[in-house]
Amino acid sequence: MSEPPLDELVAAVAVDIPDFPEPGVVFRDLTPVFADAGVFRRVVEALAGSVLEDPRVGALRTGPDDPGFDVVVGVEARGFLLAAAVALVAGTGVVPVRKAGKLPRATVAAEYALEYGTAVLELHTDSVRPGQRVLLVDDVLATGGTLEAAAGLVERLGGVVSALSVVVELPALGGRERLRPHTVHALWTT
Ligand SMILES: O=P(O)(O)OC[C@H]1O[C@H](OP(=O)(O)OP(=O)(O)O)[C@H](O)[C@@H]1O
Ligand SMILES: Nc1ncnc2[nH]cnc12
Repeated sequence: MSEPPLDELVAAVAVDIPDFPEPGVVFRDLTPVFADAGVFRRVVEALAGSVLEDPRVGALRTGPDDPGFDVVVGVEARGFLLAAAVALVAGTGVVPVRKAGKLPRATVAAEYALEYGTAVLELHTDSVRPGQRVLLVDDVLATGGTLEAAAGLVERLGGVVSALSVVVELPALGGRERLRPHTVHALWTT
């Protein structure tokens, strides 16, 4: 029997929490998706694989065994759960973008706003080399403030953003438009 489409699987396992972390926000809780071995495996493989269909990434590939990115960058905290697994599947290393004050060496930093607040993200200055191709991974794309800030940090270091991969996109919040010209790959749009 064939397996159900991945977006249906994720939608069935994810949980919506109204008014978290503040009134008016419907929080898409993906922790049950990560906890389910079969769904998590398919999610990780899809995050790594979806970019292979992307013509912009295709133009960056040097051959059939090249995924079109040299490193996966994940955003603290939920992005870490996915980025390390995607990097393992793709055969690359993984680099963390962290919230302020967590990285011990020299960093570049960016303040940003997300659906529910503001924060500062940091990236070690030597963690992305000029010309290095980066796949950015996170769980949720809402306003796009987080991924816009993370992509900006990568580019300040001379990195090339190959694409952005997320599990869930909330299109009403306009993140995809905000992130242009970068390409966003979302496994589930709701
Ligand atoms: O598109 P945006 O409006 O920027 O929102 C998306 C971001 O919000 C969440 O992170 P959060 O800052 O809540 O951190 P966490 O992963 O530590 O829970 C989520 O994991 C994304 O990184
Ligand atoms: N609605 C939402 N659910 C989960 N994570 C989010 N990050 C920003 N908005 C979110």
